[in-house]
Amino acid sequence: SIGLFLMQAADLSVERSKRPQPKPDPSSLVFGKHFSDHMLVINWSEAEGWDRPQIKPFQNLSLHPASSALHYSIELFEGMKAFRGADNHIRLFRPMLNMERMHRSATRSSLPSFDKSELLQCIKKLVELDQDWVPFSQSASLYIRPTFIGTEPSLGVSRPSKAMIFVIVGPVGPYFATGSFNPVSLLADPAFVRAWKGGVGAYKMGGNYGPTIAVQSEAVKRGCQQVLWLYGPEEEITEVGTMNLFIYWTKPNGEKELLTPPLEDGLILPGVTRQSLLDLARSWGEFTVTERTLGMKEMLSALESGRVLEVFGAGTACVVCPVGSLLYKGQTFQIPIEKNGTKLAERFYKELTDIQVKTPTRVTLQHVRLRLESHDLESDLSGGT
Ligand SMILES: Cc1ncc(COP(=O)(O)O)c(C=O)c1O
Repeated sequence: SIGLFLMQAADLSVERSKRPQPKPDPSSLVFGKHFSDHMLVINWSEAEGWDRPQIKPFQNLSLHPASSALHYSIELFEGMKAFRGADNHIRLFRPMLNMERMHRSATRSSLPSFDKSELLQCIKKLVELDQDWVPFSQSASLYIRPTFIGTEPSLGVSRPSKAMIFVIVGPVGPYFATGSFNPVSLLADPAFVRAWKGGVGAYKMGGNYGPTIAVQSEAVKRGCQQVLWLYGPEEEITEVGTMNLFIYWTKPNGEKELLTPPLEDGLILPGVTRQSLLDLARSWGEFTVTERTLGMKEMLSALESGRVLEVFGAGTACVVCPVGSLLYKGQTFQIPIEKNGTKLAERFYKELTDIQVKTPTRVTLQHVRLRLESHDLESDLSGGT
């Protein structure tokens, strides 16, 4: 691709906002409603390659009405957070995993390739510029929403010759405002399908999310909080809303096991939190850790024989979120939280949030690895690495 420009963070231009906005009260944050003063925009065209990255005042986009993002859903996004640590350093948690997932989504969306570490450098500059928007709190954080859209100005269903990456950021509060874990109830109805083999469930495309909202409303109508997506004739358990699912149970042979659905089938989003919990649990070596398919039948029989200890979701928004019950074919199945508590979920929550915001006192090898994969803004930016 001689003559095409590559994405380079060193070319970044910054236009500062003349009207910085007041920051919202950290105790009244509503997810996704607050945005910082600036945004990152990087345009691409087939003819020229990547334009210079620009940080500019937060503003509306101007798009050709035929833009392929608007017609054919050529759109993908990421979700990650910047945390202000107890030491007042700002850190991103394992952000290269998000860049890698974004790159895979781009390939599947027929959007152009980009340099993952250059994009991350640009995102870090944006967070650095808007660093006062990272809440001065160890429970709130700055949510980062990288977005990639096709801006092809024609209606042909074809690979876009123009595209745009933009990144907006804004403060978000803790998922559990009360500080205690509130278990959620899930609707498990095989009539609804989120993704299928050969489809795009493993990619973070907007088109995977819009169609789930009506199903979510149906779950609420039936007295549940979220949807547990099932797949195929075996009613395989896949994932929940925007969380991967974990089951901690005793196997029929008496062994304790942490189980989560596998990535191979391409049905679920490969969560950064999912990977981090698997990494932590494997480093502890206290119980079997398994990635495999689990059908509803096996799940219900384990529930009925009292072998299920805990069920929880895992994702950037909540870290971990205990599941209290499943509504399946008109019958409610309780997860025995009363009896077992949410011990493993709480332990994961503490370990992960400690890595994100605390200066660790007890440092394990796994701790060091996850921490190294986190990016400390000050050392990264002023150190010039
Ligand atoms: C469908 C889906 N599954 C799982 C997750 C959890 O992924 P992560 O841990 O990277 O936030 C998300 C959230 O991003 C999601 O949208």
